[in-house]
Amino acid sequence: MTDDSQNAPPVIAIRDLHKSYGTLEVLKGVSLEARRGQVVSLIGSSGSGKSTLLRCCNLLENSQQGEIAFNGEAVRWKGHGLDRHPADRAQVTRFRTNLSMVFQQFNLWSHMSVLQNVMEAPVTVLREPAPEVEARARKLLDKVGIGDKAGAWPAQLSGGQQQRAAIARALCMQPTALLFDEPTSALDPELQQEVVRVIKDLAGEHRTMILVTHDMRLAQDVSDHVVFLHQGLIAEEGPPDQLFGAPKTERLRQFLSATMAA
Ligand SMILES: Nc1ncnc2c1ncn2[C@@H]1O[C@H](COP(=O)(O)OP(=O)(O)OP(=O)(O)O)[C@@H](O)[C@H]1O
Repeated sequence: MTDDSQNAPPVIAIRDLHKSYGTLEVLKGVSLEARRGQVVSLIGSSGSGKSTLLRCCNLLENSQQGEIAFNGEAVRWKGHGLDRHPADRAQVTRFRTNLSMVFQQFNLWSHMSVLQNVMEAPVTVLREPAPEVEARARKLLDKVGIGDKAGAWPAQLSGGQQQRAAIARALCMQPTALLFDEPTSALDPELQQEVVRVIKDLAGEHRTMILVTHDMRLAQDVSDHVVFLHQGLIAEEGPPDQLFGAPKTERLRQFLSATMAA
């Protein structure tokens, strides 16, 4: 982080967020911030609400209470409780294009080449000129190590290559921040490392990222701040050295010993 970024509003700021699916209360008042250049990791047991929280950041999920702001701009809501929705479609599009998401299952479009996948949203959503986007897309495919796969179909790629294509696709939107939802969980261990390397490179470039992961080593290596969620609440948070080296709560100690032993 630079000194400037300390004074700027956080890229993402969430205050006291509540989210339920029907009667199931998944987030029970969570606050979270990611400043420019910061890597924030969300860890916790299965079902603790990590993916839901991430998806609330770019408004892929609705929430019933609490505030969400991007670069100081608060979401404008209409309705209350279960009827609450963002009021302004243009604002939702702005949030989504600036907070690009990489999913566990890659989600590449199977009927498009790898290059077309990477180019699609900047051309159709941002309406940028195709030649400019193509040049950027090719550079990004080189950057993630699959420049030679531009003309291939997604089905011709390994899982690790598909996930790297999905990262190039997210980067091609030139987002303010990247949101990763368990980016290595669907991959065999030997393919996970090629994706981990790309994520580490991005962290080294001081990109703003929020990362949901079950990979504690990755969280430890790349994060500036780690948030441990337990049953929809933040049970502990802090710098990785503290969270992994000197956990304060019994909950986190138990979680880490169970995860590390697995
Ligand atoms: N669309 C949905 N409809 C109903 N319940 C949902 C939905 N999405 C998630 N849930 C429930 O919300 C809870 C939190 O899910 P979430 O995926 O956020 O947890 P998580 O911490 O990311 O878990 P994991 O590590 O297994 O991905 C779980 O009980 C899950 O079953």
